[in-house]
Amino acid sequence: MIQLENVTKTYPKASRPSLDQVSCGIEKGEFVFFIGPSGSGKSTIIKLLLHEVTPNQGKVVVNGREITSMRSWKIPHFRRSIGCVFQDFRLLPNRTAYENVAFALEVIGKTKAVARRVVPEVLELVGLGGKEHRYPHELSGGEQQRVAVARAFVNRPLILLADEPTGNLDPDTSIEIMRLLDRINRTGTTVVMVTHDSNIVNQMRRRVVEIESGRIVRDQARGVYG
Ligand SMILES: Nc1ncnc2c1ncn2[C@@H]1O[C@H](COP(=O)(O)OP(=O)(O)OP(=O)(O)O)[C@@H](O)[C@H]1O
Repeated sequence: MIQLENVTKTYPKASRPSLDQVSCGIEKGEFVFFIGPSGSGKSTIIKLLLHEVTPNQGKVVVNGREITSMRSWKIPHFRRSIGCVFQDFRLLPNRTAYENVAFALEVIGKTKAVARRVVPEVLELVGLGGKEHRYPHELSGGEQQRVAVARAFVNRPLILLADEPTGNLDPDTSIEIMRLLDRINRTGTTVVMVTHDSNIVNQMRRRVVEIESGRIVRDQARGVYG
């Protein structure tokens, strides 16, 4: 599903690579945590998988496609197969929960009739039934992240990327968000999550890939934070 082969990424003006000859394969349906100190290169991996940055060397394969050489006009279509969740939720502030989720369908050309059927279903799934018409500022942080998860999942992506999705949430709310990601993973969606949250990693016992200074230093099935 995802393959990094000898990937090196050095940002312009940087004195050393942010990722240094990284190789890692992720199978369909896996749940993988990327952990490591601040600045070790975790978010750069997410950016590579989204084709937001390109590597200086190596290959990045996502959904069976080598994306490093992908033409720029193909990138928006490629990204539709990937759902994303971030620490800061990134909701549209002047749109309701319903509209935020429906927007993800609109941009891929789905009709309003489809949205009327699918959006309430997915909001129910994330536990927000009855709060469809609230604006982000009328929702708690955990609820806003649920909207973001619903938006990421509404197109049933093959891959869900989550960059510190619990970074702004308290421990109990974080566990609720993890339950959701776990449910999504159990539908067959591959989940790749960057986190600093040791409790979550230790509770979930999924594959753990640890990065230090741009290199993989540990890759452990049913791992712990360490
Ligand atoms: N656009 C950029 N230009 C130059 N250097 C960058 C850029 N983005 C990231 N870096 C550098 O690359 C390294 C890895 O950054 P990255 O954001 O991948 O780390 P991270 O492990 O996600 O960190 P954190 O846990 O703090 O979010 C850091 O040294 C950072 O300063």
